[in-house]
Amino acid sequence: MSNNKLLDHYKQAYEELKLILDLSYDQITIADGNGVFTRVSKSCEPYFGVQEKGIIGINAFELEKNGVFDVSVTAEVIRKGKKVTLIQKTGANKILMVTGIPILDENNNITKIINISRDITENQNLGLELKEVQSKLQWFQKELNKRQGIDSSDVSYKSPSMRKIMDLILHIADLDATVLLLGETGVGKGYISRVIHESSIRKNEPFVPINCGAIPENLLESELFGYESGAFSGANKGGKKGLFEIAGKGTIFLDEIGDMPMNLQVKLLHALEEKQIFRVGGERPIKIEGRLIAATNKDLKKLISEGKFREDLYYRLNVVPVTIPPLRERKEDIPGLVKKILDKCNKEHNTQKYISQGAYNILINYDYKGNIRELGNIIERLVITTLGDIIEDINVREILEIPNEQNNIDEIIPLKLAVEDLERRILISAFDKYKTTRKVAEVLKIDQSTVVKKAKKLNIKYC
Ligand SMILES: Nc1ncnc2c1ncn2[C@@H]1O[C@H](COP(=O)(O)OP(=O)(O)OP(=O)(O)O)[C@@H](O)[C@H]1O
Repeated sequence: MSNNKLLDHYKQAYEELKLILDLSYDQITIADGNGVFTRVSKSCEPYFGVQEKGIIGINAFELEKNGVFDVSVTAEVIRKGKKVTLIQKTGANKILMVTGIPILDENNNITKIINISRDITENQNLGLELKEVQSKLQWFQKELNKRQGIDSSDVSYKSPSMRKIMDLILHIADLDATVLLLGETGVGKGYISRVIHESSIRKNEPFVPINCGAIPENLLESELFGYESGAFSGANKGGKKGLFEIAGKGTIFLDEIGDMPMNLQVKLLHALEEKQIFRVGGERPIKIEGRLIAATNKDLKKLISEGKFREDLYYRLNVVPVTIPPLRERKEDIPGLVKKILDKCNKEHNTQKYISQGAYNILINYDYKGNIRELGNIIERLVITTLGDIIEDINVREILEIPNEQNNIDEIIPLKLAVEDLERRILISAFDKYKTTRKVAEVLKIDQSTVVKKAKKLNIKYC
């Protein structure tokens, strides 16, 4: 090829390369080994906010200093001596993903740096939007959990005893101390354990309850501590996490701790003392990071004296003992509970029942052996079985099997009159049902002639 032809060929190649450079959507720059720009594609101008002549001949370090971009890939390539990819923010508020490639001579010195950038402003903004949506979602999720969960403001109480308990609970919520909840069945030990969790810094971690009395002894250990693969026949391949592991940094609630078998009590004590557990069949210790709350309606001291509960475990659990009194000792709490439970039942059953004053008085004065659980069941039954929208005292009496007020003695009268009144009512009701004097005498276990005489004396008509 003649020299002229060769020149034409290079000219043409140069023109073509320049064209490619200028037509490219990506921003392409070329710098020499010192970081001085020798060539830039047309698309650089709007992205860097500087004209071509403001870049060509200028050093990348200087442009970095002047804020044309926050970090120069050319400068980074020179600093690191190798290919670099980074995210760059330009003075024109664009976000670019830039790759700088060093071209080396035979002595490994950088002779040129070719940078290719791609505008990712849109992606970055979408990413930011996504992050914002995700954080909103997290917030909504937390709110939802809060509403589904129970926090301290949900507990309605008026009694001084519950006020003291709530003060204590809120005080110790953030401590790691083990809490032992004591009290009769249905007083709300499980409920309060949740309140403690929800009021603590662990509230976004799992709350893991387990009823130690409801799980067969041989399963309880693997439920609590998990097991390794092949620990026993029927075990899952790959093993299984126990509840302590599942609770992680959250709260594990051991309900009915008084029913825990003795051999497991030993293992639990060791676990709590060492702050670590071993899966069944495992040798690797697993750290316990969660908070423990235990509860029982049994008298643990009695169980200890009967040899059914370990004294050392009792003292280990009894760090913060909280005894929740039965409802009969805090009747002031009943109105608030009635209202709260009624609202909840109305919501669940899509009803709008309300309680008449008479019915309300009976509910407030009733002696709930099963405590809040019984109160809850009664209100739910009333909401379901009452036909109209008003729950009357008769509805409550029926469910509580309280005799009608007419049978109650509310005035003191001469005994003779009272006996006559009662005889009259019994006879009228017996005649209503059995019609004949013979049958009435039979059910009342008196002579037929006595029935006739009494009916006459008491002026009772019968056919
Ligand atoms: N303060 C409260 N407000 C509304 N409902 C409550 C409250 N406390 C307890 N309950 C409800 O009463 C029922 C019994 O409560 P919980 O299971 O916590 O009692 P417990 O003392 O743990 O009973 P047990 O000893 O039998 O396990 C549950 O349905 C619970 O939701």
